[in-house]
Amino acid sequence: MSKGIGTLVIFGASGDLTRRLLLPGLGQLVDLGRNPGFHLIGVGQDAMSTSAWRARVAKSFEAGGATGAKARALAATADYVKADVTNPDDLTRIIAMCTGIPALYFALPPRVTIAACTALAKVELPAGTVFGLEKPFGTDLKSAVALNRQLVKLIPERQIHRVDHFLGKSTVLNLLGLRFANRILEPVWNAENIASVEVVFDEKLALEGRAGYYDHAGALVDMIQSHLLLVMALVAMEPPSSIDADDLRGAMAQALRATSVLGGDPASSSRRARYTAGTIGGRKLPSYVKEPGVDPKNHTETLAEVVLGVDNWRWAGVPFTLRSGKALERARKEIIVTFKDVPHLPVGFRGKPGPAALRISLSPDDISLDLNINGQGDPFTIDRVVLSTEFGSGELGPYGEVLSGLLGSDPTLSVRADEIEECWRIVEPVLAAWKKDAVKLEGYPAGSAGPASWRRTRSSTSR
Ligand SMILES: NC(=O)C1=CN([C@@H]2O[C@H](COP(=O)(O)OP(=O)(O)OC[C@H]3O[C@@H](n4cnc5c(N)ncnc54)[C@H](OP(=O)(O)O)[C@@H]3O)[C@@H](O)[C@H]2O)C=CC1
Ligand SMILES: O=C1O[C@H](COP(=O)(O)O)[C@@H](O)[C@H](O)[C@H]1O
Repeated sequence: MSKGIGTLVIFGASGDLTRRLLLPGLGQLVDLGRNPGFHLIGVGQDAMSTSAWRARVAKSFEAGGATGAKARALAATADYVKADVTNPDDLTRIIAMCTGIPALYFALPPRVTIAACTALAKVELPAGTVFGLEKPFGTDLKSAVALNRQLVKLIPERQIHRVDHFLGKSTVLNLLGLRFANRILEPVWNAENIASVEVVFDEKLALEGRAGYYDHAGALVDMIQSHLLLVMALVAMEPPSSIDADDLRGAMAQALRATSVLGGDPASSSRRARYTAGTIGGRKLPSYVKEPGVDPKNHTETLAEVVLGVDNWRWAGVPFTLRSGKALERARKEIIVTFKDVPHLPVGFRGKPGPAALRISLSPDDISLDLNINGQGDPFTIDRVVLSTEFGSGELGPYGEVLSGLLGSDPTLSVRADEIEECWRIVEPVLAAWKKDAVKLEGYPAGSAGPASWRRTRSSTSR
């Protein structure tokens, strides 16, 4: 942790992100003793007593396995402030409470973050102030560009951490080692040998009371515009000469710049759907439109799929399919690299189990390679064998990892301004096509595998 940072302020203290992911990650980091100690302030719109906030922090720390003395001490000294973060007077009051250099974490819906950054123009920020900004960054390309411009008027770019916790997932980080520390993959990592790439993040989780945020985002903006595009960039990028912040982010940005909707036609290269009433693991769910806080007029999708192309020598013609959805039957979170068939299978072999495929699972953290070999019984029948191993999990969870970068002034895992803008540029044609209803909003029962018409392509790739 940077020496000067004395206070971590979390805007959006009462939110789902803070409780479920951010505080558990912070607790892990603190317990590891990687920082000299700081003060924690939570900020929310509702009144909350100091003791209630401290109990919440302690509970979230425990949920993340952080039960050591350091985490307990941080929870026991945490403070809570009721404030409107879009009000400059409230922000001035919060900054005045900070000891040392503040790190301000915006765990807020994007519209509120934009308003808070506008309000911060009227607030004097101490030198060295650090910002952590959650995805989605802005609400569209125009607002993301405006927010980027606004931020650099407030603090220098290196102090701005656009957070994407998928970059802190150990499997995602392991993609770098897998691709660039093995000579066997790089020679085949191209359109000549690879038929398709899929990045899938299907969840069993549904809305979970997050209508205030999610009903304005939907699956495309919530997951594909940020997390999945960045994972795709790590799969598609050229080998960087180092994994420092400039080289790594530069290589990712270059891959994103080459990416666009396949064939330039968002109507034929995207699909969307929304869950109806159903049951997941015995849990009954109402139809999405009947969830509290949802406005059916928003036409929010809970399952989105986009097929992209990366227009460069390495990837020309290879479809990259990115898909994410909620309330699905099975949590399936993986990257699948499917290789092309062999150009010629020697005559005499029987059976054809399909081309080789590399599967990198984002949860659980493991990797497997589906290969064709001679069958056990009849040696002339081709059979499938799966070589698999688990990735070692990191010392820290994803939020511990990204917070470590933010509090330690290392921007390697923070998303650069141009990367964010590219991600919006890539999805905007799809959002525009959906707004014009050029793509039908299909339905699927919660707890199912998605719309029936989507299943053929799914089962052909699922394990
Ligand atoms: N939840 C998740 O799994 C993840 C969420 N994120 C991102 O985190 C962000 C927040 O999401 P999430 O926590 O789920 O959303 P929630 O709706 O659960 O929380 C939003 C928080 O913002 C607060 N807030 C809203 N307006 C103001 C205001 N004017 N002043 C002060 N506080 C305000 C709310 O307070 P109040 O309730 O009092 O209105 C609430 O604490 C989103 O950008 C999301 O994409 C990122 C990764 C994972
Ligand atoms: O950013 C988000 O991510 C979570 C999924 O991430 P995980 O690490 O918790 O698996 C997703 O549920 C949420 O909708 C989204 O906002």
